[in-house]
Amino acid sequence: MALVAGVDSSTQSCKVVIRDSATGALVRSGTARHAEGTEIDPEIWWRALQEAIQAAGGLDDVEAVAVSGQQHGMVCLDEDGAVVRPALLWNDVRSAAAADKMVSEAGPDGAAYWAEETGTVPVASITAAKLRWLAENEPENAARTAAVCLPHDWLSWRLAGYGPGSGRAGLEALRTDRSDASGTGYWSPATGEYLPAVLEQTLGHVPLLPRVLGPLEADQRTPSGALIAPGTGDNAGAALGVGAGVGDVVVSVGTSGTVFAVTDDPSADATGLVAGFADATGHFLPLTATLNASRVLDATAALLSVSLPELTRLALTAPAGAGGLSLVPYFEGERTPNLPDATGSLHGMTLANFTRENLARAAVEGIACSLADGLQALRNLGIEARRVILVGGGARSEALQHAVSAVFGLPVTVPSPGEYVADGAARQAAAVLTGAWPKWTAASESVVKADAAPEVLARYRRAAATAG
Ligand SMILES: Nc1ncnc2c1ncn2[C@@H]1O[C@H](COP(=O)(O)OP(=O)(O)O)[C@@H](O)[C@H]1O
Ligand SMILES: O=C(CO)[C@@H](O)[C@H](O)COP(=O)(O)O
Repeated sequence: MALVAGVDSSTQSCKVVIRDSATGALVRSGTARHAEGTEIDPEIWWRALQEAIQAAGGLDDVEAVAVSGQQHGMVCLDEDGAVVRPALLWNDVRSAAAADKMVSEAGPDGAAYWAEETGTVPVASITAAKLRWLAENEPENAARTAAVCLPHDWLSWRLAGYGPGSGRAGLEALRTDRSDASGTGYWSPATGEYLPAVLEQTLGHVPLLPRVLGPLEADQRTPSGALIAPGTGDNAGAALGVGAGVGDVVVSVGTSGTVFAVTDDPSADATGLVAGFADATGHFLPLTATLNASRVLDATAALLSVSLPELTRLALTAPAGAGGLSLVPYFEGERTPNLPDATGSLHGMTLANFTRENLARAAVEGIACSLADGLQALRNLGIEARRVILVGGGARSEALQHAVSAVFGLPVTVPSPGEYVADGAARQAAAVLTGAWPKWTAASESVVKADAAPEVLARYRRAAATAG
């Protein structure tokens, strides 16, 4: 039995799954937490990966490994391969003004320019905006930056034995894949080429960049001999994990709330709502992402002094619409819509409806409504959802499952609880090993069909329109 490993190095934690490359059967797994924050020393990811690998029984009997990671993180390396400064993560908004300048510098049609050139209109999350921030605020660090890569690139590079203490700077050994490169703002999904002019405009010079591997390409191994697959951005990993195809829309509720589809052609949304990413198989992954998803559940559960399952139970005892309460969940500012300085707000409070149950329900419905706006943005590009698949840690909540179905007005397919990003990475590792995408047995799933509640979304949109 040939074993493969899949890694999900996400915002909150690192998950490792070891699977049978032929059948996909789960053999072992392990997890480890990451530190909080939107600016992280990558060594924290490396230590968590080592801990999760150890918890999963190690990689010595594994023949291939792939790493999926949180997208966009800015990892700057000096000429010796050392990290120049802590990585700025996808959800760090200090680069919002830099992103705005990049758009305005492109002229009156700046948004359309960036959408056509890179697939995405820059916002704070995009790596290029973080590089611009670095050049403007930490010029010495920008000057020391000899190479730039992403979280999954850097972890794959470390797995190959490069980095601190290895005695090998190894910058030329950095590798990435199309899906994660497409989130940088300096690589074009349409042409498959890096855009040096963007790096000159942002970082101020063109650093060494990871070679973009093809979907089944691998040219490095771990010290124990396991092939290292290209890896993916985490959403492309989730698409692999659930076997998403054209016509499927995946909704992921983790730290980020994402709504994405698999398409045959690249997208270029000048409104900036949809990021025109690439997927991990050679196709494309138009995607909307919010800053406020599962952590809204965490915050509400903490406020009510209940566990997450208890929060779900409270929310399920309230009626759809939470008695008229609407929570606009812009707790950390918001990316989609691009309101980095916005804050959250609660609307429609009365003495009658201000209950624990309605507040729990309003939190769940607020997340679902923000995701419904993401689905609408995809629809505005002509992308229809024949099937909606709900994943991420938040998908464990039956209340959220029902709210997504009610607010979307669609049935929602919910795979059995699992780590679908790591599963997708494992599937890529198996594909690299055999040269073909394996047909693994799909996880069991349920389909949730709630009564449509368009009035909940309409009321939410009226409330969200007042957010500044
Ligand atoms: N039973 C549950 N009900 C609701 N949410 C849950 C439950 N279990 C975990 N979560 C949510 O899952 C989130 C972590 O999901 P995950 O997809 O691992 O995040 P990320 O990929 O961003 O690291 C937590 O913030 C938590 O709110
Ligand atoms: O920025 C995006 C997608 O553009 C996020 O989806 C990040 O990739 C973080 O993912 P999670 O940690 O929330 O899974």
